[in-house]
Amino acid sequence: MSRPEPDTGTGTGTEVRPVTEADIPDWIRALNTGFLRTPDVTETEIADRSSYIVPSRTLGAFDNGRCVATFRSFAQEITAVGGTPVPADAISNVTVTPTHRRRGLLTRMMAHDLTAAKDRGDVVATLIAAEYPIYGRYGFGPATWTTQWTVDVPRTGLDPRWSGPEDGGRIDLVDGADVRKLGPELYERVRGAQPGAVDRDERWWQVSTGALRLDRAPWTEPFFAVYRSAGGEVQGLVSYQADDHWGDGKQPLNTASVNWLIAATPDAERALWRYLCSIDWITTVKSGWRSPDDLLPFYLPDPRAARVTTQADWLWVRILDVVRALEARTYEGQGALVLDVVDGDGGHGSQGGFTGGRFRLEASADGASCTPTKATAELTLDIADLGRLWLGDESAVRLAALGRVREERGGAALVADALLRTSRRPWCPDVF
Ligand SMILES: CC(=O)SCCNC(=O)CCNC(=O)[C@H](O)C(C)(C)COP(=O)(O)OP(=O)(O)OC[C@H]1O[C@@H](n2cnc3c(N)ncnc32)[C@H](O)[C@@H]1OP(=O)(O)O
Repeated sequence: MSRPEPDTGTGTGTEVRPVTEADIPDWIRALNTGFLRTPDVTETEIADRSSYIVPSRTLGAFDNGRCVATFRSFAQEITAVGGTPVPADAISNVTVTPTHRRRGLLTRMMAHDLTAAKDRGDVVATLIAAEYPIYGRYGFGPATWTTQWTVDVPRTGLDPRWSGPEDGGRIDLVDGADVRKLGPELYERVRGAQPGAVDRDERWWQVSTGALRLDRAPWTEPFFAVYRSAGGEVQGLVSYQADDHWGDGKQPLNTASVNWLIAATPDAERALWRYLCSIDWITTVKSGWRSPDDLLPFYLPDPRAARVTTQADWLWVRILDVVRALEARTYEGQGALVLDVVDGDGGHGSQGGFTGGRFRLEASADGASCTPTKATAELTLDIADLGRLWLGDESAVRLAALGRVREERGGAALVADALLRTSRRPWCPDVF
């Protein structure tokens, strides 16, 4: 994406601009319309959204005064490889009303927002894409993936006599108020160790525990269970619901569905999955959105009892500052590589465009430097593909096989993988 001109809205008759407070009800109506929800706007929804949206970062497109497109961004921290939190421009609530689609409104809102994010000094932009084909054109690449498993509990081979963690830890059921007390501190530890995780505000905990109830998402009180280590430290939390389903032969066939599960240690993770698979009447456990390299299947004597039911891209990353992005993360390997990063400038990679250019990355376990260079490029790639590689999940060798990155020197993709890939996969536990 080349650096856009200020958005005057000329030529389309539709103005793209930040909302004012007075626009909020109409903006919500457009948002609900775009997401195919009832376009009704309630007073509670206006009060709730007004409490957290930042008008200067909330865009609308207005046609004769009526809002026909929505776009919102907010300040976020994303954990880079190695644990450093990096300032991100998190994008959400993107809609264009069906009567105004494919006229470039998303493109105009995106240009407005990414320019502001870059000027502000955000290192990356992030989003969870509703559909895969939308965001690549704006320099985003799928940087983390997610998997959902369905566990057939009777097939797991787990001993049905299990009555609690064997490691000296314990599991207790707690209520939403306890989760609001224990969860934030636990999550801070978890996200610091999880590349791709993003920060959660107080509202996240309120919505996830029913303290704040939204018109658009009817609340059913879930179960909450906490795992404490032998030393009494809170190391894991899970929120789950159960249905009530019985078979013809009077057998219980209930399903436990995990809303979310966080664990700071493998012991906590193992104990919580084991707990879920040992609840009487539960014959199926649905894992919810997990990291693709979650250990869940391997906590079961028969890992095939955990069937993958979803595997999909999750968090997309758009790099806004190549130097800071590459210097913010750590590297397991050691080496150097000259990258030509192409960013919407007609293919003249080293000329830069929005945020591209030619950079020499030098990395080792002691730290990394990334500096603009005129040296001969070894690997040419689009900014979207650098976004795919940044959190360590993707392979440059795979991208070269797909024709997405070009080796200017034989073996450069292998060097990139040795530097950038990580032993555990990144994951973003949240939807935003
Ligand atoms: C982070 C989030 O909020 S994800 C939620 C995204 N929102 C949705 O999915 C809600 C339903 N969809 C929509 O509201 C709209 O279709 C949007 C927002 C996805 C796209 O808005 P538009 O204003 O139509 O996009 P715009 O006209 O700027 O399109 C730019 C280009 O992207 C392409 N494009 C846009 N949406 C899609 C799509 N869903 N699938 C494939 N291509 C798409 C267009 O064809 C166009 O291509 P071109 O430049 O080659 O002609």
